Parts: sequence; C-alpha cells; structure tokens
Amino acid sequence: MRVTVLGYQSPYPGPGGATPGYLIETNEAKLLVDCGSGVLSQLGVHMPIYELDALLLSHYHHDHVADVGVLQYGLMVHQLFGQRPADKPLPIYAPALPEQQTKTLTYRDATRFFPLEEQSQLVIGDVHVSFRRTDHGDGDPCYAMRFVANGKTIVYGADSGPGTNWRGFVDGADLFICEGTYLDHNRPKTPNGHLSVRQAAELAQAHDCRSLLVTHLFHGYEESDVLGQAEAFVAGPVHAARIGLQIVL
Ligand SMILES: O=c1ccn([C@@H]2O[C@@H]3COP(=O)(O)O[C@H]3[C@H]2O)c(=O)[nH]1
Repeated sequence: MRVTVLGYQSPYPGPGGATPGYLIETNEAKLLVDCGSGVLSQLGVHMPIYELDALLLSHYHHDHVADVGVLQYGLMVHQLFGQRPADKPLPIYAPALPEQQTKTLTYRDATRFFPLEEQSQLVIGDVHVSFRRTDHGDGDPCYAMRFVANGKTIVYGADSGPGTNWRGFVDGADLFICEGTYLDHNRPKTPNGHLSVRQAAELAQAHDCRSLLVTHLFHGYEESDVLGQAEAFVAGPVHAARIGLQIVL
C-alpha cells in the first residue's frame, strides 16, 4: 500500500495548502480518503481524478468535505469526455448521519452515496476497510478507518479526541495516521474532540504501532516542533504530514 498526503491542514488551508485528504493506492484500488479544501488540485498531481475507485469520508466537517462538489463536477465532465464510463458513478462511502448532509452525495451519474455505520465492512479491490467511531463532533458520527491489504494495515484516525476507544482497532498498525491538532502551547485545558501531537505519539506508542504520521496540523506549525513533541513514539519512524509526502508499506 502507498499513502500520499494530499492535504493535512486544519481548520483552513494555508497559502498553497490543503485541508485533509489522503490517497491510498494498492495494485487493485485507488481510494481517496476525505476530500478537504485544495485536495482535488493535489490529487491531479498524482493521477487523473477519473481513475478513482472510491471516496471515503470520515465526517462532514468542512475541512474534510469542502472539495466534494467540485470532484462531482469533475467526474461528470470526464464522463461527458468519455474518460470514465457514464454508468460508473464513483461510490462515496460516508456516515449515514446527519441525513441532511448525505443528500448531495449522489449526483447525477457522477457519484453515488453509500451509508456507513460503525459495523460496516467494505472490500474495494484488494483492500478491506473497517470503521470505529471516534470522540469527535457534537453528536454526529466521525469514523476512523482501518485499511488492510497485502498483509499491511493502515489506520486513519480521522478527527479524534482522547475519549476514542482504540482497543482492537489500531493495535499493531503498520502506519497510524493520527491527528495532532495542537502543540503544547495551544492545547486546550478541556478536551474538545482533538488530540495534541504529544497525545498522538503517546497513543501510537501505547498501541504498538509500527510507524506514525501526525496530521490535521495548523499550517503555521514548524515541522521541527511537531517532530519534537512526538518524542514519545519510539517504536518506528515518525512523519509530520506535508503535502506530497508518500509512505510505502
Ligand atoms: O478549539 C478549537 C476548535 C476548533 N479548532 C479547529 O477548527 C476545526 C473545526 O473542524 P475540525 O473539527 O475538523 O478541526 C478543527 C480544528 O482544526 C481548533 O483548532 N481549536
């Protein structure tokens, strides 16, 4: 499996930047995971957008879904150009709630919505995907995703506060893509559905992960600060997200 960081910033893209979006590729599948602001332009750096096999959305906050509408327009146009079969809508797997948010995910023949619940299990090409609800948001679900292919496991933690139950989901992952929204200096006293970089590293270490990609970062953070505050993770390589970063497992 190969992961490419298309966007990682939050809550908004810095100059030339992008909010969360990750391309996960195997021999048999090209999956876009979240589709934030600026992600579509970054996706085109790596592949034609019409070759995607599926889009998976963790939740409906703007920084994770802002480019869905333009992706739908793009696919519609590529169907008109004959580059994508007109009868092959892109599946969008996304939380079933809030229902209002799901209404726009089926668009003409370009995309088709499939509801996700925590028990959902998907097989897309050679990739098996399962889900775990995270501690995030105001009552609406946000799902972390576990991707297994060719004997390797990637867990995308989505947005997740310290109340998430990771047991049996992230343990032993070859790569944990974990949010680290805060640095020590701006971490709120009361948890609010997010982790700090320091907490992300402690979590990955406690669950025996083999490598860590810290993401969901404010665009102004220094990479040296992110890596420095991820010091608790010593079991393997630590990466600070940046656009275009690729990790091959
Ligand atoms: O106390 C707060 C509240 C919010 N935020 C940012 O706003 C974003 C809102 O969407 P999100 O939940 O995907 O991510 C959040 C963070 O990036 C923050 O940094 N500190």
